[in-house]
Amino acid sequence: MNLPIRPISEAEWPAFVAVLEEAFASTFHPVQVERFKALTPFNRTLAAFDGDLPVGVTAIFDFDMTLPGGARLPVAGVTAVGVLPSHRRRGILNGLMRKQLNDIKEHGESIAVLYASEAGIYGRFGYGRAADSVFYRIPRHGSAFVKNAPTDPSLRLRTALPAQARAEFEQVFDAISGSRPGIYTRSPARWDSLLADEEFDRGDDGRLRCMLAEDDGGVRGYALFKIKRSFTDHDVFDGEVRLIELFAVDPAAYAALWRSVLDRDLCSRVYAWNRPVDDPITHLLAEPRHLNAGTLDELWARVVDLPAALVARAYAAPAEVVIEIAEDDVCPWNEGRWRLATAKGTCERTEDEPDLTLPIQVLGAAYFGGRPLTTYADAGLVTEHRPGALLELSTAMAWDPKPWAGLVF
Ligand SMILES: CC(=O)SCCNC(=O)CCNC(=O)[C@H](O)C(C)(C)COP(=O)(O)OP(=O)(O)OC[C@H]1O[C@@H](n2cnc3c(N)ncnc32)[C@H](O)[C@@H]1OP(=O)(O)O
Repeated sequence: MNLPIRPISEAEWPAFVAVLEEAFASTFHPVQVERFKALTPFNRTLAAFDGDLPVGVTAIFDFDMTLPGGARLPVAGVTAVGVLPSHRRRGILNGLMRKQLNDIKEHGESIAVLYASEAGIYGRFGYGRAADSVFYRIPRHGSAFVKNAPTDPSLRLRTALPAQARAEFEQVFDAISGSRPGIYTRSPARWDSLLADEEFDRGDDGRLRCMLAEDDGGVRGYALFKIKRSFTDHDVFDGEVRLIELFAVDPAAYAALWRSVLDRDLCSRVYAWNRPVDDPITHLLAEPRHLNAGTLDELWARVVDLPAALVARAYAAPAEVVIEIAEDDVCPWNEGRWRLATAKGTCERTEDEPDLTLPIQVLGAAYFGGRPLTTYADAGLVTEHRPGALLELSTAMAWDPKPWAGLVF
């Protein structure tokens, strides 16, 4: 692939979007295109050009992401990757990803993250599967809670129009966003896009709805959802609550909000997509088999600047290990041996013998604390040279709660 790659100008935005529409077989409403534009810094786009025409594209959203320990790190949120079907499998993605990762390093971000359309694409560029998400389809008849589920008589539920409850959503989100690795800061344009509710945003699921949980002191949580109306063959109401997000600052508000969607009249089930793997609802249901759960990969992470990334996060236990990255042909500056000393908060290049050799993808997968390194060793993907070093680093990197970004970008 020897097509030139560069950021697009504002005038090239329609051609950039045209590549995405073709690659994703989608049609965006002009208002949706404008919203996407408001989210996208042009200087962080890239396009491969065939003549004057972009034929492969990508972009970066800047935001801060919560790390294990609660610090927030500026990361590169890679998005909008697409290559025209006429130009696929000629190395255009390969060229875009390599240039983009170089740019990210120059920009000073030590981690790149993305949601993948297909799990097989990004490993070759050094990304690892850092978080999973769970989806549930909970039937109303199987939704009873355990007897000691928390309740609070001071809690009230309130129905509101989502657009009018935005300040309360933001208040709850700000309160919880530091508590889980992977959650990222939301710009005003990101909230606009989440709460967008024009006719063309709705699809088959109806308009956006919400429920707030509050007491005299103010809001304690919210559920954002749609309701897909449907009927059985015998004309009995058979609606489905389609949960978009549910956040609460305490367990009683969390339980009350779940009850409010599970008990929704004229609905037979709740479909909850993209929930964290350690979602407390799994403990509240008296019969958790009725979760009807499935798992998908969620956040993918790429360590772009190894020492900067490893000193930015907290560790669950002390570790001092020499990590060897034998090969990183996309970000070769990561190759070599690195002494991580968590108690000192340092990660420095060393010539010492390695304690562990691991692929850069595995470091990315373990970075947010959701994947034990020991399981990669069991799979034969991590090599331990000093007995004990694997468990030492695996224990240090593991984290509770498990990582989850929560909102596709
Ligand atoms: C973060 C996001 O935005 S995720 C969205 C990704 N985009 C899409 O899914 C839209 C539809 N698909 C596309 O636009 C394109 O097919 C892309 C972007 C996935 C691939 O672009 P291409 O230019 O064809 O990829 P390219 O030719 O550079 O291939 C590079 C390597 O990836 C592999 N590859 C490409 N697409 C895929 C895929 N879908 N699954 C698995 N491997 C893939 C190629 O085989 C090649 O492997 P190799 O290095 O071992 O030879």
